[in-house]
Amino acid sequence: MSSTAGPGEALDNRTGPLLDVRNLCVRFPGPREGRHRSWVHAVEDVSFTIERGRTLGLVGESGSGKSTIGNALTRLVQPTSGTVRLDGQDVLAARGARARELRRRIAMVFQDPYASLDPRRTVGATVREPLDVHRMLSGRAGRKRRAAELLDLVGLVPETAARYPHELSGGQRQRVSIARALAADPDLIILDESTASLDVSVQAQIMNLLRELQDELGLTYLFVSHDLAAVEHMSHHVVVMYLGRRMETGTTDHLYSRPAHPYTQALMSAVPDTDPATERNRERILLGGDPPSPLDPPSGCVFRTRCPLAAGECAEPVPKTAVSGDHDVWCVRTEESLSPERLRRFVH
Ligand SMILES: Nc1ncnc2c1ncn2[C@@H]1O[C@H](COP(=O)(O)OP(=O)(O)OP(=O)(O)O)[C@@H](O)[C@H]1O
Repeated sequence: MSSTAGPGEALDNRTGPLLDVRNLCVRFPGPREGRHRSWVHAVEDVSFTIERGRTLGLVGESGSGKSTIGNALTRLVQPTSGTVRLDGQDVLAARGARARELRRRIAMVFQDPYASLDPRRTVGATVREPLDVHRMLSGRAGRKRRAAELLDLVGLVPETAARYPHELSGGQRQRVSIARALAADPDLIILDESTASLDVSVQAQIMNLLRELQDELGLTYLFVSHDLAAVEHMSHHVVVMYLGRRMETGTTDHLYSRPAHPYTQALMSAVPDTDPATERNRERILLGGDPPSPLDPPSGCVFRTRCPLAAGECAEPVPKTAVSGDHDVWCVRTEESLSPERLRRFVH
């Protein structure tokens, strides 16, 4: 990638990652005390890339900044600093027609399809809406045909076009949201807790549909979820977030088989084991207390106030350490394993 590109300038980036996020910071104005304004540090210095046709999972507890990242990519919130490039084009600096085109190329599917679908619009009108907004396909007949194709693509029968959201099940509604997201022919889809509100079996069906669509259409996903098992199922790479920061990143296989950050280890120890025999003997790492306030995050490692391995050095800035290949961890204590004595203090 050329470093001389100006804002909004197109680059020939077909060989680079589809999405390149660098040093993203999002701060929201917090309460004012006298003349002093405090800031919510929602996302701090987050960088990642997503290759075409791949899925990056963004995982962490509530409040770790996952949705804010998705919202920043679609410009629903204004980042404080950092860059976002899609195919080499500067998403945050784009204006006018270029901004509209970039908006078309990044779609979003939210958690609650009932809340995100207009109850007064038929499914057909909902799915056709992005075609109108982005002035795609001229003529009513062409748009209707495209809407029918999209419904078929997500496994809904053509008659669904005439129905209203309240007439559909949760899974069907989420299929409609996916059809609408696909309508403008995007390259990147941000899936923000898109399966979280569904029953487990429906969740699995929607995840399988998303994977089939990815294979068929070459889609790229940012899969935002607090659910480690769902992230493992969906993602090629994973970023583990805590209080707006990256704790650990890596390929899904590597990160799940060798989690290096005590926070990732704690998250993983809380995932129920599907085998009842091993489930009984499992040791859980319970984290004490709540995450600190994003208005006043701790210095150094922001996880240190809850970390079983914390030591004095953790109050200093934390460098990135390579675990291996593209598996990185932000922890100076990562060489320390959770010894049985240490673990005992955090296990119930
Ligand atoms: N508009 C806003 N104004 C002020 N603070 C905000 C705003 N949006 C988010 N925040 C704060 O930013 C932090 C990150 O929130 P975010 O919603 O991105 O986290 P999350 O990991 O997606 O969690 P959840 O799954 O609960 O949405 C939280 O402390 C949240 O309260």
